[in-house]
Amino acid sequence: MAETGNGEFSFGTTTAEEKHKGTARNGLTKIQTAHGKKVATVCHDDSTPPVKAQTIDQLHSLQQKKRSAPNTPLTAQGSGGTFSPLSEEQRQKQQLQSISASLASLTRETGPKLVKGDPARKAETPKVAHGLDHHFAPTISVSDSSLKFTHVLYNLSPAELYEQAIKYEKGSFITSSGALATLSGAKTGRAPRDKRVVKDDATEDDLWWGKGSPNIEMDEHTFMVNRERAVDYLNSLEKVFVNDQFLNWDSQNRIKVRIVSARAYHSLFMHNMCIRPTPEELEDFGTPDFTIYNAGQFPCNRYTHYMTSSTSIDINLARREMVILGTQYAGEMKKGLFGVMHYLMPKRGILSLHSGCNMGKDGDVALFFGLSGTGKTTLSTDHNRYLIGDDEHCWSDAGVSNIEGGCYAKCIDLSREKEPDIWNAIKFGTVLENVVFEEHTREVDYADKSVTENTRAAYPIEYIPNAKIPCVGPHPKNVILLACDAFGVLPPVSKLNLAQTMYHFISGYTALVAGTEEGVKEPRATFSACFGAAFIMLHPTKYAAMLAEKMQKHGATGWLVNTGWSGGSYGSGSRIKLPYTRKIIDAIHSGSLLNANYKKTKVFGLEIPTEIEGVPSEILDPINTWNDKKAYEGTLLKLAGLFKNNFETFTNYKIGKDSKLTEEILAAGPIF
Ligand SMILES: Nc1ncnc2c1ncn2[C@@H]1O[C@H](COP(=O)(O)OP(=O)(O)O)[C@@H](O)[C@H]1O
Ligand SMILES: C=C(OP(=O)(O)O)C(=O)O
Ligand SMILES: [Ca+2]
Ligand SMILES: [Mn+2]
Repeated sequence: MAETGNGEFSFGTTTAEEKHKGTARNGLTKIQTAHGKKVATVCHDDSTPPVKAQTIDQLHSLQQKKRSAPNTPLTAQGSGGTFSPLSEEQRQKQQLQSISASLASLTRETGPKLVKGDPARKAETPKVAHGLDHHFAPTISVSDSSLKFTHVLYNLSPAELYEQAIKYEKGSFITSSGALATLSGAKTGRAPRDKRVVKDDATEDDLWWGKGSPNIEMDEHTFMVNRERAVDYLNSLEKVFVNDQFLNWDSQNRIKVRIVSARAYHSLFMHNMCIRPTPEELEDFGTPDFTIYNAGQFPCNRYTHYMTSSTSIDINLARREMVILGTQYAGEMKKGLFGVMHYLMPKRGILSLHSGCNMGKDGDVALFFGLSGTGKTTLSTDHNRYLIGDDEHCWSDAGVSNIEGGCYAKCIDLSREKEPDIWNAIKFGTVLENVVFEEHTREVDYADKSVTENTRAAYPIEYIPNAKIPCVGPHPKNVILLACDAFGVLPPVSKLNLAQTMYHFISGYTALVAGTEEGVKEPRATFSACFGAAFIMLHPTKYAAMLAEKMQKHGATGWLVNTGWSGGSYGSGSRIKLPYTRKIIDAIHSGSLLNANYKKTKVFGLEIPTEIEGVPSEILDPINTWNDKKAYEGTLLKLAGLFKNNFETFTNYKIGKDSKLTEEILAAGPIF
């Protein structure tokens, strides 16, 4: 190449002879330029026009469009509803003030110096909450931490959270279907023994305390010690994630929640699991009704009173706050908030339910109660019905509403054939916890239990194609109680009268197979009042009375469905095939099972149908499926005994206003 006189570059000239032969002087094929045209003066790599940037930095700045300023007028805080449009700058300042208050330590009313945005993006001009800290900063002992900035990553999008996770959180990967694989750390399940609730004058009388209750007490002071520990930890970080979201699709009873966390994994999980605000709703968000401080990477101090391990999940209803120390399992946040709803909603006459919920084309709603692993998520996700939610609902005078904005499905042994809707929901945006994948293709092996058996996928509810948005529905027609009976003696389905429904609801039975150790293990019975003792705050009979009243008023039918063993206990029998359970559920939904012929079982006194379309009739009465009839009788009596023992704690309680119902419920258990 040579420089021409005018400073441009052109290919070297060739002789007429070389031109004719088509070879350059060195013998290589000559590069052909357009004949008859003036030789191009600039070399382009391709035919598209050049970029509109002079530098690489300019080019990169073109890639990302600035978000346009919100155009809805804002109501200034405390302005009594009159519209006073805020500038974008004022809005940002208000937001930072609110977050600053959330992050305030006990010695201050406002928190650390906050900056919005990613600390890695140095070019961003820091938007500091001016003057916030030195107003209230303690005069003595100003620490270094008050001199630093904490970056706030506020309601990031899934794409931004993916980048944060992949850049900064070890164990974050994109799987072949686009989901974000994460590790929850040492804890891969909830820690109910480490849950504490502040006992104060109000909660002392309101809450269920003592034997069988999930509410282990702590005092206000200890809560504040743990809160300070979490807040200090979060403030010591370079950045924190803040999610402002909603709970409850019933707009009259919506709760505003703020989640402050240290990991993109936690922020994306809650983005998926809570209701996502629109940009307009976010502008008016204001002060949250409830705040979670998730400092899960940081342990609690075992010298602190009431602490029995390095994990503590603390709820303070008066302060409307929850503190998480020593566990990164994300389910702790969603179930912690569920506990709060179990306190707040009944106060408003609304029943909170640990249940899945779906609706047929004709508007018939079904609730699916059951403990973990019994099939709430699997059976409420039904291709022929609208999904309202898989786990947490409210039943008010207006009907049912989902508390959440997403689903949390177990993925162990997940198959595309058996559960296509859940399979297809595992895509970009979905958090996949603790799964194992092939290191190169990033194909997930859902059968692999190397990390844990409790592998999970958290996805927004709209990832299920027939989700009902908004997630609300009319009063339930069917109330299905799910039990995974590993003893194999409960019938696949029974029709319950109201007293039986209440008896089984209060009992909250399931029997999963313990652990994954080698060898056949005895099934272990679990009784968890209201199918969710870990989450209820009031005495179980309070919820039971509300359920009875609502079922009676709206004429709902109760059913008991065994999604567990048939043909023997765990070890000799096998789990009832999911397609059969689905046929049973179909017959409940369609109403056809109401018109079946029934017979009554011994001991439990359950009404069982003699025929269901698509289900072998002999399995409907469990005794038929057991080879050893004596063993069946013995196992049946054993389970009946466990039910009886468990119910003794409730025999002194009255359920509802009418003592006739209480007597009927007590008589609705097994008789032997
Ligand atoms: N007959 C059955 N009915 C329901 N679930 C079954 C059945 N057989 C196997 N399963 C499996 O049991 C698990 C039920 O768990 P899940 O639906 O997540 O329960 P929950 O939401 O109540 O915790 C799923 O992994 C599902 O595939
Ligand atoms: C998230 C949970 O719900 P489930 O197992 O009922 O789906 C849980 O119990 O931790
Ligand atoms: Ca659950
Ligand atoms: Mn579930």
